Amino acid sequence: MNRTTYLSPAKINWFLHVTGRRADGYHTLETVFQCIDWCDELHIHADANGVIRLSGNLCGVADTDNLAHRAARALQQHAHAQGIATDHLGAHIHLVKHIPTGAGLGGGSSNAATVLRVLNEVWNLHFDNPTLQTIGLTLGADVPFFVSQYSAAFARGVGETLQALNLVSRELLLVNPNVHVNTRAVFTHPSLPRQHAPLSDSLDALQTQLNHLPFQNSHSNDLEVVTFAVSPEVKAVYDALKPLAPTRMSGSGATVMACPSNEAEHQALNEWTQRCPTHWQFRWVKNIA
Ligand SMILES: C[C@](O)(CO)[C@H](O)COP(=O)(O)OP(=O)(O)OC[C@H]1O[C@@H](n2ccc(N)nc2=O)[C@H](O)[C@@H]1O
Ligand SMILES: Nc1ncnc2c1ncn2[C@@H]1O[C@H](COP(=O)(O)OP(=O)(O)OP(=O)(O)O)[C@@H](O)[C@H]1O
Repeated sequence: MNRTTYLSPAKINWFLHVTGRRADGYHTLETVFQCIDWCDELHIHADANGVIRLSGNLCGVADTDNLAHRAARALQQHAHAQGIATDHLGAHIHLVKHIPTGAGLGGGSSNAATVLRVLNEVWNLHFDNPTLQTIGLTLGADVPFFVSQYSAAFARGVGETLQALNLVSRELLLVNPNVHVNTRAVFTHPSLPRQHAPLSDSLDALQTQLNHLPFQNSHSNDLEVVTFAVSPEVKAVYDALKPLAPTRMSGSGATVMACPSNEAEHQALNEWTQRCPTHWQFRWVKNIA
């Protein structure tokens, strides 16, 4: 069988401001998404039998609940709604997971986006990128960013209004205390601050600021306060890294990132990894420029 391998990258959020809450309960955000060089592998083979099959590491959910399977079905359904015959649109998707799940790194959303893009091509559907992003948004707020294939983007709305950014490549130390953070529980927590004023800087100014210093004092991750309260282990990681280098949580956690701005900070973080608790995982990554 001919299966082609596709890489499905993780993301981080350089910052994440919660600017409001919509009537449907979803929150409006201002965030900068950034792809990093830590990827899952998806082996995808098109079948002409109309059946979606999923194998590999299914992340503890039923195969039909997996975001890769749901993405394939969403694409079939969209094609059907457009009057396209879908009886023959099948695929075998084999998932090799490397990105930790529930880690604020968007692995599931990235897998969904990869499936949408690849099956759109191998099924010869020719839907344009905005259409795929709209389908992706029904699967998760992070999916449109991954569909866009921007390496970095300023996002508004719930994450679907995207403007590409060109950010320089840097090394980041990601540390995960091996706890799973439930994104929904963080967003629905009564203590979540929900009124961050929208940024007034132009896109160019934002890009310049982030290229100078990616963790600006004037930016924050508004989800930190809640995640730290419900997962003290994530706060413990933050407290361990913060004295060594600029530090921030990604997404709703559990991953905490440290981004050294000079050689001394880099060395301090490297030394820290030698004494990192054994039940925490760390990994040096680079953001994709
Ligand atoms: C935290 C981020 O990862 C930042 O990149 C995203 O905003 C979350 O994106 P995601 O994991 O794709 O989240 P979804 O699967 O869409 O949503 C999970 C749950 O989080 C809440 N949610 C999510 C995104 C958002 N902008 N507002 C919300 O209130 C909703 O309760 C939703 O039921
Ligand atoms: N293909 C998939 N990969 C990872 N998780 C998946 C997948 N399909 C479904 N899931 C479920 O989705 C949940 C969240 O997955 P994911 O790893 O994308 O979260 P996350 O990194 O915290 O995302 P975000 O930063 O977008 O909140 C997992 O607990 C898992 O059960």
